[in-house]
Amino acid sequence: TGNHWGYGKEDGPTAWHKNYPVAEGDRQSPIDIIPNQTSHDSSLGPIVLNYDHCTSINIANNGHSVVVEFEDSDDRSVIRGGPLDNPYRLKQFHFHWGGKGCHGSEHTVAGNSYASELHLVHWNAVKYKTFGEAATAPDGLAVLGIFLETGDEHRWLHMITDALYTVKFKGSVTDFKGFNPKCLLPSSLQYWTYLGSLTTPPLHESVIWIVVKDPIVVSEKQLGKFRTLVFTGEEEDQRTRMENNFRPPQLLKGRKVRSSN
Ligand SMILES: NS(=O)(=O)N=C1NCCCN1
Ligand SMILES: [Zn+2]
Repeated sequence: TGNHWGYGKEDGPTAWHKNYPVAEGDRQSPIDIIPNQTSHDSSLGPIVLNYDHCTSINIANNGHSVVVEFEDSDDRSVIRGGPLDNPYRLKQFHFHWGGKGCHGSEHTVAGNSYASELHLVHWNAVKYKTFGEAATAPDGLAVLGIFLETGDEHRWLHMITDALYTVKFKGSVTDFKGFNPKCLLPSSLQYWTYLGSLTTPPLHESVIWIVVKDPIVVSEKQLGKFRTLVFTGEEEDQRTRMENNFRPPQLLKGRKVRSSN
Protein backbone atom coordinates (compact mmCIF):
# COMPACT_ATOMS: atom_id res chain seq x y z
CA THR A 1 0.00 0.00 0.00
CA GLY A 2 1.10 3.56 -0.46
CA ASN A 3 4.49 4.50 -1.90
CA HIS A 4 6.37 1.39 -0.74
CA TRP A 5 10.04 1.54 -1.79
CA GLY A 6 13.11 -0.52 -1.00
CA TYR A 7 16.54 -1.55 -2.24
CA GLY A 8 15.55 -4.51 -4.41
CA LYS A 9 15.55 -4.84 -8.20
CA GLU A 10 11.91 -3.82 -8.63
CA ASP A 11 11.57 -1.18 -5.86
CA GLY A 12 15.19 0.04 -5.55
CA PRO A 13 17.01 3.32 -6.34
CA THR A 14 16.59 3.00 -10.14
CA ALA A 15 12.78 2.81 -9.70
CA TRP A 16 12.32 5.56 -7.07
CA HIS A 17 11.85 8.31 -9.70
CA LYS A 18 8.47 6.81 -10.70
CA ASN A 19 6.90 7.73 -7.33
CA TYR A 20 9.43 10.46 -6.44
CA PRO A 21 10.30 12.46 -9.60
CA VAL A 22 12.67 14.72 -7.59
CA ALA A 23 15.01 11.68 -7.77
CA GLU A 24 16.15 13.25 -11.07
CA GLY A 25 16.54 16.74 -9.56
CA ASP A 26 19.54 19.08 -9.50
CA ARG A 27 20.66 18.58 -5.89
CA GLN A 28 20.37 14.85 -5.22
CA SER A 29 22.47 12.83 -2.78
CA PRO A 30 24.71 10.98 -2.27
CA ILE A 31 27.57 12.05 -4.58
CA ASP A 32 31.09 10.94 -5.38
CA ILE A 33 33.43 13.42 -3.67
CA ILE A 34 36.64 14.02 -5.64
CA PRO A 35 39.00 15.70 -3.12
CA ASN A 36 41.21 17.46 -5.66
CA GLN A 37 38.10 18.99 -7.29
CA THR A 38 36.70 20.42 -4.06
CA SER A 39 37.24 24.10 -3.27
CA HIS A 40 39.01 24.83 0.01
CA ASP A 41 37.12 27.58 1.83
CA SER A 42 39.02 29.24 4.70
CA SER A 43 35.78 30.96 5.79
CA LEU A 44 34.42 27.50 6.73
CA GLY A 45 34.80 27.28 10.50
CA PRO A 46 34.90 24.05 12.53
CA ILE A 47 31.84 21.92 13.12
CA VAL A 48 30.69 22.24 16.76
CA LEU A 49 28.63 19.44 18.32
CA ASN A 50 26.86 20.12 21.61
CA TYR A 51 25.61 16.60 22.41
CA ASP A 52 26.44 16.58 26.14
CA HIS A 53 22.76 16.70 27.16
CA CYS A 54 21.35 14.63 24.31
CA THR A 55 18.49 12.29 25.20
CA SER A 56 18.25 9.10 23.18
CA ILE A 57 14.77 7.54 23.29
CA ASN A 58 14.60 4.33 21.31
CA ILE A 59 16.15 2.14 18.63
CA ALA A 60 13.94 0.91 15.77
CA ASN A 61 13.89 -1.10 12.53
CA ASN A 62 11.90 0.98 10.04
CA GLY A 63 12.21 -1.54 7.21
CA HIS A 64 15.03 0.44 5.58
CA SER A 65 17.64 0.84 8.34
CA VAL A 66 18.16 0.81 12.11
CA VAL A 67 17.36 4.23 13.62
CA VAL A 68 18.06 5.75 17.05
CA GLU A 69 15.64 8.61 17.84
CA PHE A 70 16.36 11.59 20.12
CA GLU A 71 14.28 14.02 22.16
CA ASP A 72 14.16 17.16 19.98
CA SER A 73 11.65 19.40 21.82
CA ASP A 74 14.45 21.83 22.76
CA ASP A 75 18.06 22.69 21.85
CA ARG A 76 19.65 20.15 24.20
CA SER A 77 21.65 18.49 21.40
CA VAL A 78 22.64 20.61 18.41
CA ILE A 79 25.22 20.94 15.67
CA ARG A 80 26.44 24.42 14.70
CA GLY A 81 29.26 26.19 12.87
CA GLY A 82 30.85 25.07 9.62
CA PRO A 83 28.47 25.94 6.76
CA LEU A 84 25.49 26.36 9.09
CA ASP A 85 23.84 29.74 9.78
CA ASN A 86 21.76 28.37 12.68
CA PRO A 87 22.05 25.57 15.25
CA TYR A 88 20.35 22.37 13.99
CA ARG A 89 18.69 19.94 16.43
CA LEU A 90 19.67 16.23 16.51
CA LYS A 91 16.60 14.18 15.56
CA GLN A 92 17.96 10.68 14.82
CA PHE A 93 20.86 8.69 13.49
CA HIS A 94 20.91 5.59 11.29
CA PHE A 95 23.28 3.57 9.14
CA HIS A 96 23.68 2.31 5.54
CA TRP A 97 25.77 -0.79 4.87
CA GLY A 98 26.70 -3.42 2.27
CA GLY A 99 26.70 -7.20 2.03
CA LYS A 100 29.51 -9.44 3.35
CA GLY A 101 32.90 -7.91 2.42
CA CYS A 102 31.42 -5.58 -0.20
CA HIS A 103 30.89 -1.87 0.23
CA GLY A 104 27.90 -0.04 1.64
CA SER A 105 28.57 3.67 2.07
CA GLU A 106 26.42 6.17 0.15
CA HIS A 107 28.95 8.90 -0.47
CA THR A 108 32.14 7.74 -2.19
CA VAL A 109 35.57 9.40 -2.24
CA ALA A 110 37.33 9.48 -5.61
CA GLY A 111 35.20 6.46 -6.61
CA ASN A 112 36.05 4.50 -3.48
CA SER A 113 33.29 3.40 -1.13
CA TYR A 114 33.51 2.46 2.54
CA ALA A 115 31.88 -0.51 4.26
CA SER A 116 29.17 1.63 5.84
CA GLU A 117 28.03 5.20 6.51
CA LEU A 118 26.47 6.70 9.66
CA HIS A 119 24.04 9.61 9.23
CA LEU A 120 23.30 11.99 12.12
CA VAL A 121 20.14 13.86 11.05
CA HIS A 122 19.51 17.39 12.38
CA TRP A 123 16.82 20.02 11.64
CA ASN A 124 16.65 23.82 11.69
CA ALA A 125 14.28 24.56 14.58
CA VAL A 126 15.12 28.29 14.47
CA LYS A 127 13.39 28.76 11.12
CA TYR A 128 10.89 25.84 11.09
CA LYS A 129 8.31 24.60 13.61
CA THR A 130 8.56 20.86 12.97
CA PHE A 131 10.99 18.33 11.48
CA GLY A 132 8.43 17.63 8.74
CA GLU A 133 8.32 21.27 7.72
CA ALA A 134 12.12 21.56 7.82
CA ALA A 135 12.48 18.38 5.75
CA THR A 136 10.88 20.16 2.76
CA ALA A 137 12.87 23.42 3.06
CA PRO A 138 16.13 24.06 1.17
CA ASP A 139 18.01 24.83 4.43
CA GLY A 140 15.88 22.65 6.65
CA LEU A 141 18.18 19.73 7.46
CA ALA A 142 21.85 19.17 8.21
CA VAL A 143 23.12 15.59 8.00
CA LEU A 144 26.55 14.68 9.36
CA GLY A 145 27.95 11.69 7.46
CA ILE A 146 30.61 9.47 9.01
CA PHE A 147 32.31 6.66 7.08
CA LEU A 148 32.88 3.26 8.69
CA GLU A 149 35.77 1.05 7.56
CA THR A 150 36.52 -2.49 8.78
CA GLY A 151 39.50 -3.25 10.97
CA ASP A 152 39.81 -3.42 14.76
CA GLU A 153 36.70 -3.61 16.94
CA HIS A 154 35.10 -0.25 17.81
CA ARG A 155 35.11 0.12 21.62
CA TRP A 156 31.61 1.69 21.82
CA LEU A 157 29.73 0.35 18.79
CA HIS A 158 28.79 -2.78 20.80
CA MET A 159 26.24 -0.57 22.58
CA ILE A 160 24.36 -0.44 19.27
CA THR A 161 25.14 -3.93 17.94
CA ASP A 162 24.17 -5.59 21.27
CA ALA A 163 20.67 -4.09 20.85
CA LEU A 164 20.15 -5.15 17.23
CA TYR A 165 18.65 -8.55 18.08
CA THR A 166 15.74 -6.69 19.74
CA VAL A 167 14.86 -4.90 16.46
CA LYS A 168 15.35 -7.73 13.97
CA PHE A 169 12.03 -7.20 12.19
CA LYS A 170 10.54 -4.17 10.41
CA GLY A 171 8.33 -2.22 12.80
CA SER A 172 10.14 -3.28 16.01
CA VAL A 173 11.08 -0.56 18.52
CA THR A 174 12.98 -0.89 21.83
CA ASP A 175 13.87 1.59 24.58
CA PHE A 176 17.39 2.92 24.07
CA LYS A 177 18.27 5.50 26.73
CA GLY A 178 21.55 7.15 27.67
CA PHE A 179 23.41 6.73 24.40
CA ASN A 180 25.55 9.67 23.24
CA PRO A 181 26.57 9.39 19.56
CA LYS A 182 29.65 11.53 20.19
CA CYS A 183 31.37 8.20 20.94
CA LEU A 184 30.94 7.26 17.25
CA LEU A 185 32.89 10.23 15.84
CA PRO A 186 36.51 10.20 14.60
CA SER A 187 39.04 12.44 16.35
CA SER A 188 39.24 14.91 13.45
CA LEU A 189 36.05 16.55 12.17
CA GLN A 190 37.61 17.89 8.96
CA TYR A 191 34.81 17.72 6.40
CA TRP A 192 33.45 18.31 2.92
CA THR A 193 30.14 20.15 2.56
CA TYR A 194 27.62 20.58 -0.28
CA LEU A 195 23.91 21.14 -0.85
CA GLY A 196 21.98 17.93 -1.41
CA SER A 197 18.99 15.79 -0.53
CA LEU A 198 17.67 12.96 1.56
CA THR A 199 19.13 9.73 0.13
CA THR A 200 15.89 7.85 0.74
CA PRO A 201 12.40 8.66 -0.49
CA PRO A 202 10.89 11.25 -0.42
CA LEU A 203 14.39 12.46 -1.51
CA HIS A 204 13.57 16.07 -0.50
CA GLU A 205 16.29 18.58 -1.58
CA SER A 206 16.56 19.97 1.93
CA VAL A 207 19.92 18.78 3.24
CA ILE A 208 23.12 20.67 3.95
CA TRP A 209 25.53 17.71 3.84
CA ILE A 210 28.59 17.66 6.09
CA VAL A 211 30.68 14.58 5.25
CA VAL A 212 33.54 13.94 7.68
CA LYS A 213 36.78 13.01 5.90
CA ASP A 214 38.17 10.51 8.42
CA PRO A 215 36.41 7.15 8.86
CA ILE A 216 35.87 5.36 12.15
CA VAL A 217 37.07 1.73 12.35
CA VAL A 218 34.70 -1.11 13.26
CA SER A 219 35.23 -4.88 13.07
CA GLU A 220 33.74 -7.14 10.39
CA LYS A 221 32.03 -8.99 13.27
CA GLN A 222 30.34 -5.78 14.46
CA LEU A 223 29.27 -4.90 10.92
CA GLY A 224 27.97 -8.44 10.44
CA LYS A 225 25.48 -7.90 13.26
CA PHE A 226 23.74 -5.19 11.20
CA ARG A 227 23.12 -7.87 8.56
CA THR A 228 21.13 -9.97 11.06
CA LEU A 229 18.32 -7.42 10.70
CA VAL A 230 15.65 -8.08 8.05
CA PHE A 231 13.73 -5.67 5.82
CA THR A 232 10.52 -7.64 6.42
CA GLY A 233 8.00 -7.74 9.25
CA GLU A 234 7.78 -10.66 11.73
CA GLU A 235 4.35 -11.63 10.33
CA GLU A 236 5.68 -11.89 6.73
CA ASP A 237 6.88 -15.27 5.51
CA GLN A 238 9.82 -13.63 3.69
CA ARG A 239 12.98 -13.06 5.76
CA THR A 240 14.96 -10.67 3.50
CA ARG A 241 18.33 -9.89 5.15
CA MET A 242 18.84 -6.12 5.62
CA GLU A 243 21.97 -5.28 3.64
CA ASN A 244 23.01 -3.06 0.67
CA ASN A 245 20.56 -0.40 1.91
CA PHE A 246 22.49 2.39 0.17
CA ARG A 247 21.70 4.69 -2.77
CA PRO A 248 24.53 4.99 -5.31
CA PRO A 249 26.15 8.37 -6.11
CA GLN A 250 24.03 10.86 -8.12
CA LEU A 251 25.07 13.48 -10.70
CA LEU A 252 26.77 16.60 -9.31
CA LYS A 253 24.97 18.84 -11.88
CA GLY A 254 27.39 21.72 -11.45
CA ARG A 255 27.38 21.81 -7.64
CA LYS A 256 30.48 22.91 -5.74
CA VAL A 257 31.83 20.79 -2.91
CA ARG A 258 33.70 22.84 -0.32
CA SER A 259 36.42 21.51 1.96
CA SER A 260 37.22 22.67 5.49
CA ASN A 261 40.93 23.16 6.01
N1 LIG B 1 19.72 8.87 4.43
S1 LIG B 1 19.11 10.30 4.77
O1 LIG B 1 19.53 11.24 3.74
O2 LIG B 1 19.46 10.70 6.10
N2 LIG B 1 17.51 10.13 4.62
C1 LIG B 1 16.58 10.35 5.52
N3 LIG B 1 15.27 10.11 5.21
C2 LIG B 1 14.22 10.24 6.15
C3 LIG B 1 14.51 10.99 7.37
C4 LIG B 1 15.92 10.97 7.78
N4 LIG B 1 16.91 10.80 6.75
ZN1 LIG C 1 20.97 8.00 5.64
